[in-house]
Amino acid sequence: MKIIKVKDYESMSKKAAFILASQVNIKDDSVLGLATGSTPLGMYKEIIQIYKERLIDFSNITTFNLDEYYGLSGKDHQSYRYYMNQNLFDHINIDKQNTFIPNGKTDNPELESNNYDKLVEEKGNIDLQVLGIGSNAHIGFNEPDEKFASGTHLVDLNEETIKANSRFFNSLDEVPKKAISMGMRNIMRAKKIILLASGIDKAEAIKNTIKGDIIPEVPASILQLHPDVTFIIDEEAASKL
Ligand SMILES: O=P(O)(O)OC[C@H]1O[C@](O)(CO)[C@@H](O)[C@@H]1O
Repeated sequence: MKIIKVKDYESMSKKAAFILASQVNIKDDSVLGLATGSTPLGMYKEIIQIYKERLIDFSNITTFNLDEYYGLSGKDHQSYRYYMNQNLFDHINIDKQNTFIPNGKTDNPELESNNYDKLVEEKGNIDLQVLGIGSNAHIGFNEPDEKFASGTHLVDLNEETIKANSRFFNSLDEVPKKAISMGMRNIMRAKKIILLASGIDKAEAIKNTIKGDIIPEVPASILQLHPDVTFIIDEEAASKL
């Protein structure tokens, strides 16, 4: 486990963008695992900037996102498909056919999940996985539970997550209560993982993830078992280490 402590959100975003850009440069047909939420927004802005300076080419890149709200279509402004298009894909030369996000509108979440897992495998698994972390230490939407979920699956979001994510919606009632999320198998099979965390709200989760036991009640703690994981965390997120 490698820990890169940086000053603030901006330095975290720059560092993460640099690692992602290097991955794309080194292997131009990389498979990237991408995250949503507020944490990676700065990184995506930096990536777009690097792209504009013509330093990276996404034409052969494939991406898989971690999760999508169940019940939202990609056209919904709160969906993660919409988020990815707005914040990254519409600004770079990626072929959208090669960008994958679970279909939140499926009427068969199990089939959708199985197909998603198969597709990740068909593409040779993820080269670089980018993760954020919830204040309850969830990664993707893998909530604290009695066991680690393996494959992509339909998740009941817990109250803390629904409350935290309500800041993106008009009201608490509008926040979807379920999501389709990659499980730990795809995440742990990624060749390299970077986890980004910024702010005091993440300090406890970071401490438990890095220093605590490997338990499903702290989903991100499973990363202790990964051979190539780098935490890029700012001073506040690192304050309890
Ligand atoms: O980055 P945020 O907005 O704090 O969210 C934390 C995590 O929760 C999610 O929004 C749910 O998957 C992730 O995308 C993110 O990593």
